[in-house]
Amino acid sequence: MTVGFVWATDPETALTDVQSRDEEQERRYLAEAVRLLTTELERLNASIDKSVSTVDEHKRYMWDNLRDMDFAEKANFRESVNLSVTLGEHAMRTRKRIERLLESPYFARVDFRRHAERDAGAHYIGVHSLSDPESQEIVIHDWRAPVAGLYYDFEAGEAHFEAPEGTVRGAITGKRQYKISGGHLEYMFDSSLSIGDDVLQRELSRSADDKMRNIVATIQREQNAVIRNETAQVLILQGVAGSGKTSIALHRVAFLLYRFKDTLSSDNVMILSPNKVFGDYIANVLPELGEEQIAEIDFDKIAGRFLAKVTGYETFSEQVVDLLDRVDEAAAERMRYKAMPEFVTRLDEWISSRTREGFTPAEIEQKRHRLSVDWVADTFAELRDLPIFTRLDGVAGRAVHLLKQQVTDRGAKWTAADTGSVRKQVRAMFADKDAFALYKAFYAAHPDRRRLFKPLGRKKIEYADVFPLVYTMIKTARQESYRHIRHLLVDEMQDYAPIQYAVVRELFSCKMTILGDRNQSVNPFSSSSLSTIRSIFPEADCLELCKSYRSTTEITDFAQRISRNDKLVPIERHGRPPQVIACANQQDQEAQILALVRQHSHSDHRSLGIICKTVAQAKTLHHALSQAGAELALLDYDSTAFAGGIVITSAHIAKGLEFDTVIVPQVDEENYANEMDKSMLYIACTRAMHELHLTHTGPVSRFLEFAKPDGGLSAIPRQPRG
Ligand SMILES: Nc1ncnc2c1ncn2[C@@H]1O[C@H](COP(=O)(O)OP(=O)(O)OP(=O)(O)O)[C@@H](O)[C@H]1O
Repeated sequence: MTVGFVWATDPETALTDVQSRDEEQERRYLAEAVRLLTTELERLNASIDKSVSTVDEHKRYMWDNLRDMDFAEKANFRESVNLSVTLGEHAMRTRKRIERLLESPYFARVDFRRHAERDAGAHYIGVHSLSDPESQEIVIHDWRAPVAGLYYDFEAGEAHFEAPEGTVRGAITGKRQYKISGGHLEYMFDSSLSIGDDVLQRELSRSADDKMRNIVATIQREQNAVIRNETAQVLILQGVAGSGKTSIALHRVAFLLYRFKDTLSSDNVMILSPNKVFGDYIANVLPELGEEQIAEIDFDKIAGRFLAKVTGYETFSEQVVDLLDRVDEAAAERMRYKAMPEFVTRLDEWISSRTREGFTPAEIEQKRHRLSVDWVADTFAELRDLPIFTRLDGVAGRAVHLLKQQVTDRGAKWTAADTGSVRKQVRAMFADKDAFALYKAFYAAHPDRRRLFKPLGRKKIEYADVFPLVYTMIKTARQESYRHIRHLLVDEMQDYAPIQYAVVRELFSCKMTILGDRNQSVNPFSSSSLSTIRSIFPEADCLELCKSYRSTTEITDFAQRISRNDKLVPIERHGRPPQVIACANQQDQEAQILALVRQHSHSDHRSLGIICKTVAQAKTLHHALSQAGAELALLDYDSTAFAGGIVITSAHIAKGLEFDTVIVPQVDEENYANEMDKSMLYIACTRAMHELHLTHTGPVSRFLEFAKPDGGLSAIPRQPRG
């Protein structure tokens, strides 16, 4: 609970003497912090100017004297230019941090009295740290510093934190939160309990941005436990929609980069993200926290790396589009089969047995020189630790070496064609010519499996076969892995089948943070439950976030009635109840949507998402609304950036994003009829922060029965048009 007064912005309220003194002290502290920051900024500016002029002078000198300089002199000069550039870059990075601190030097303070000490010390907490260069005292603590953990983890009273020298115990005597903008103190609160609801409420009621923002000032205790978990090799985070999973995962990266700065850099961290739009949306969080952006990868990219030269393949989004269009029972069976955890075991067993039994040694002969069957068998046995195709190449390599020697000893020539021929002979000793053939044989060899492999035309495989084939390639030939990656974030874990995790495990032998929400799966046939993912990572720590922060209580309640999760706890923040608007026909529906768009343009809200079930529906509606004069951006599978303002897209693409207002068109019975449609509807509705509107022409979807006038929600008035 917040003690509750806004000192800095409420001139009407008379302050007590203590409050006035306190406020005066706070203003002085802020003024001193700003003075130190300004001095530091000036010093950095001077240092950057100096680096630039040093580089210029060196370059000019080198240019003028190039002819007279010897090699060593040139190398010396280049080295000193590089050094000046590095120093300059470092100063520029630091300058960015200082500029950020000048805007808002800190957001909180925690007063902590160590046991055996009489007085409490005030610790100010900001996005970065700042020390007084003269006294060496810490003026602002980085939010990731051990002492800052007190602010997130404890209420007033007994508390402790882990310092390098061991556990420090004591008592928190006060906690205060600040809002400082442009170096000016806007308001401050004293909060005796966890992080004050008032500040959180203010943060949550703000308008959505076109970029995800940092939440350092209001991280909640259960979220902090995820961020500061240092020990988990694999951390699985299951969280309801809007619980902050993605935000928390990014703050966790920032924390780990700070905590392990000597051994971990942003180059060692990667995010496996669902799509490029999402990547663009989250791109600002780490730079806002003073860290470099991390590299991104998605499963389509991994598939491309392996399959580009092997076969065409269906992408994940193509599969989703196809499934939304129609569900073919045979295709569903193929997907289900390949999404079972046991499928990985069966494929593994197949690869091992084929490796054991598929090789028949034979004599190698080239230019009338021979290597015996026994030599081949022995060499093959010797190389048993290698994956099969690398092993065959190993046998061929040794054979080429020996035969070439014999041939050239006799004065004859050994050509590239000879090498090719030997390789071909060795490859022919194995039952399958490559990984693709070996994978296809997995089905062909068993009558009851045959129907489970069905290519999409001559040179294209189904999405369900993409990662089984990639896995087969990894297990049968040595591959480059992402060895430099030391921490991998996996978002939307529910959308990946066990075979994809098997691929991830092979490619990334590093720590992982895996996050997702079972209710937001976009493929009912091959999504993974938490227990499946746990069985793949038995060593994982599993944490759960149940509080939903994004949407008003009304919107969360509404979404809960579409897809219930009993563990979900909505945040207490109120707004307009969602409305389901019945329209006479398609034309009327478009007119209603246009009216809502107009209403939005005149409101305080910034972003509006019109979220259709499919991209095709989004395109058609985009065309109709644009013709009617609305200005909106279409986000489809080719989009790479998230534009703010008014956006029209599909539920699949909108995953992970959020909007002030959401309109979900065509919530008819016909359009939202099966389990997959239900997921899409749930995803679409949970993107809304402040307002949610749904429109339909025919009978309303069965998933919205509750919203009918007699279904529990009160009758919903139609929007006035215009
Ligand atoms: N502690 C917090 N303080 C302020 N805002 C928060 C906090 N936790 C979450 N939020 C806000 O809640 C919203 C949802 O966060 P985020 O997108 O990270 O959740 P998510 O669990 O990944 O959502 P989803 O799975 O539905 O896409 C964001 O606007 C985020 O800023």
